[in-house]
Amino acid sequence: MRILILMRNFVPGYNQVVKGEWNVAGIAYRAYDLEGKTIGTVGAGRIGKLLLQRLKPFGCNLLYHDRLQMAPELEKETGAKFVEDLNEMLPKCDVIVINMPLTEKTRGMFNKELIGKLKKGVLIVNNARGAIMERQAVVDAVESGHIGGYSGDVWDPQPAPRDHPWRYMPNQAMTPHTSGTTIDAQLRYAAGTKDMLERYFKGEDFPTENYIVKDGELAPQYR
Ligand SMILES: NC(=O)C1=CN([C@@H]2O[C@H](COP(=O)(O)OP(=O)(O)OC[C@H]3O[C@@H](n4cnc5c(N)ncnc54)[C@H](O)[C@@H]3O)[C@@H](O)[C@H]2O)C=CC1
Repeated sequence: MRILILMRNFVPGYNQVVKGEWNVAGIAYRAYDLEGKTIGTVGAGRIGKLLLQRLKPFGCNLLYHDRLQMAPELEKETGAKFVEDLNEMLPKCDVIVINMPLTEKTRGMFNKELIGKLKKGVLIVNNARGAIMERQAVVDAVESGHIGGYSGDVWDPQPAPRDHPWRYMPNQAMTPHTSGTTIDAQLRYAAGTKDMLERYFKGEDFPTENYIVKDGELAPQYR
């Protein structure tokens, strides 16, 4: 949704309608097709893999970077190519989607220097964690046009104060951490919590991916 909203310049079009305006050229001059664009996901765990599967029918060039390569069947199904070196992948992308956790390694990863190496006009989607981005570096790059659009759900800190600069920067499509909170998702996490409590009282282990800390150690995906 966020990729499409940025690529098609949806938000200003919506705002025109609400304000009683009608100016097609004012939207079209920065609206593009998704087809044929290079999209890279940083992190291809549960969400990253689903994203690649959903993007397949749009006819994009799909890249992914993770600490681990996906199963060959999934690479074949999605057509996504693994890029081991993040610095090699990022400058090729028209759209970058961040799907990795906030860890000591990823905190502030998208700083001024790294953003400076991205394609001019790159679109960035970040539903993962706000602190993966350097706040002011994002503002400066969006204001200069180096980042063509930024859509995220997550902030640093949260709740974002009224004067958080991401509220006021141009070409943003931000939301207040709502991505994981649909009614359907709430039913899923209620069921998951019940399942984990039942396992706990029976003395059973949880599914591996549900651990954040086990025996005092951070789960591998958070290291
Ligand atoms: N906005 C929202 O409501 C939600 C946000 N999230 C965020 O999305 C993130 C991803 O979620 P899932 O896909 O479920 O997590 P996941 O744990 O299934 O996948 C994370 C992937 O990131 C990779 N990774 C970890 N450190 C990395 C690094 N330094 N460089 C490259 N890859 C790295 C891991 O190897 C793993 O494949 C979560 O950590 C969470 O922060 C998740 C759900 C809802």
